[in-house]
Amino acid sequence: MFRLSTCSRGAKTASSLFNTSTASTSTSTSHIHPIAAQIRCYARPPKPSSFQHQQPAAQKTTFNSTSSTTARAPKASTTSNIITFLAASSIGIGAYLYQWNQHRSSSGVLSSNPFFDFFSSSPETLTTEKWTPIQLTKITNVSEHTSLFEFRLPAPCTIPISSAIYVKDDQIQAMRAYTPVHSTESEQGTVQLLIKRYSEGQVSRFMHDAKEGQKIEMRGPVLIWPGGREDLKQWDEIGMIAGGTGITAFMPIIHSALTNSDKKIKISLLFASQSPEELYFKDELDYLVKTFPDQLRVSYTVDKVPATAETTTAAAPSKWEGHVGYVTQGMLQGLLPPPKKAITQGDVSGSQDKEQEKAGSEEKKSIVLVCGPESMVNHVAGTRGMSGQEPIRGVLGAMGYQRDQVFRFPN
Ligand SMILES: Cc1cc2nc3c(=O)[nH]c(=O)nc-3n(C[C@H](O)[C@H](O)[C@H](O)COP(=O)(O)OP(=O)(O)OC[C@H]3O[C@@H](n4cnc5c(N)ncnc54)[C@H](O)[C@@H]3O)c2cc1C
Repeated sequence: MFRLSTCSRGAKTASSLFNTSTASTSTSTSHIHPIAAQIRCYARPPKPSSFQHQQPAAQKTTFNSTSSTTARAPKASTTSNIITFLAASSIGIGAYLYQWNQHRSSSGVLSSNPFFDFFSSSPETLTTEKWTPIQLTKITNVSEHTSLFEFRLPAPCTIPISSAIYVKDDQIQAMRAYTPVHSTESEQGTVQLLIKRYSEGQVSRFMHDAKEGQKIEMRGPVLIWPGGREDLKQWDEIGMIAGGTGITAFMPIIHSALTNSDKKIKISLLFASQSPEELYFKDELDYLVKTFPDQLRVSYTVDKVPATAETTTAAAPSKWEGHVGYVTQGMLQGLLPPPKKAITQGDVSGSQDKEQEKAGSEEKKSIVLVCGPESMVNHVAGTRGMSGQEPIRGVLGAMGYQRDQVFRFPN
């Protein structure tokens, strides 16, 4: 299992985290902020023996009450009392301000006072081990309900493809996973999350109410499709069915596959969304199709085309030419890598052409990835269940795809 303690090394697998949506409130005790460590150190009383060692022989004093010559403790001077008092007060005030500032940061209020920033300027970065407040720097509206949220990482780090980052609404202790957009294996100083707002949604509403400059508690990255990371080039063909914001999981895979210098991996994508406006990254996908015509094929479907989109919209500047309606076999046939069933249990009469096709196809290693809202994934491939191992049903099941040829992303 690929594991990670900080984001620069990799990602934890998501299995243990996907089964719950309520954030743990506990924080790691292994991490002690330098200020806290200092306080703990000062609070510890010095050992008598070491204290004695530090005294010059002439002024040596012991606190051993059994000694007849040094039965009295030395009288502290007024000056040293004042110094001790001032030192203790400073430490106490410092500890209080640090705690207070931590509370301000975690509740999303950004400090504008450099004094407080000093206390919060820890070098921590995104990690799976604990929640870290990450600064939200930019919000860009992408559609009526969806925005792109950009965060500045405290330190540059690498976010593997096919990974997710958890975001926590600190007020209600609820967390949700989001897939970073355009994550590549190279180090980055920012993370972008494309988040759709649901009117009853807890965390998506929290994010859409957030303001630029605010700090948001984040944790991750966790790996969601292990097959996509270091060994992406094990695949000859990758078929994809994305629903709405599910496209975020595929963009990094598409980029990595197309720029893989070792092998020309073929990608086919059916992107389903409610409206042309919600076909995120459509311009970029269309550009990539033109740039890599031998490798990438993309097809679109929308639930319905609004009357205005029959002429022009920002997302569909010309008349809509894609599919309309939920995903069907017709939309997928000829686009995705074929199911194994069609190859191994195919026509027994077996013409020479079919045999050749069979042999050629068997050599190719392919996978079909499905990512989107739960209802869409269920319709396309059947419920993934807690284990993600439920048999393939839905449209892909009817076409003959088996479990080892389909991966349903958690949603
Ligand atoms: C690995 C992974 C990656 C994800 N990546 C993204 C991403 O990049 N962008 C993104 O926007 N979301 C993504 N999600 C979904 C996200 O985690 C949340 O489920 C989503 O934001 C809704 O959370 P919420 O707290 O707002 O709604 P909740 O409070 O959990 O749900 C409240 C209501 O909102 C509605 N609702 C919630 N989710 C959906 C949905 N997906 N489709 C339709 N209705 C819904 C339902 O009516 C539900 O009853 C991802 C999920 C996973 C597991």
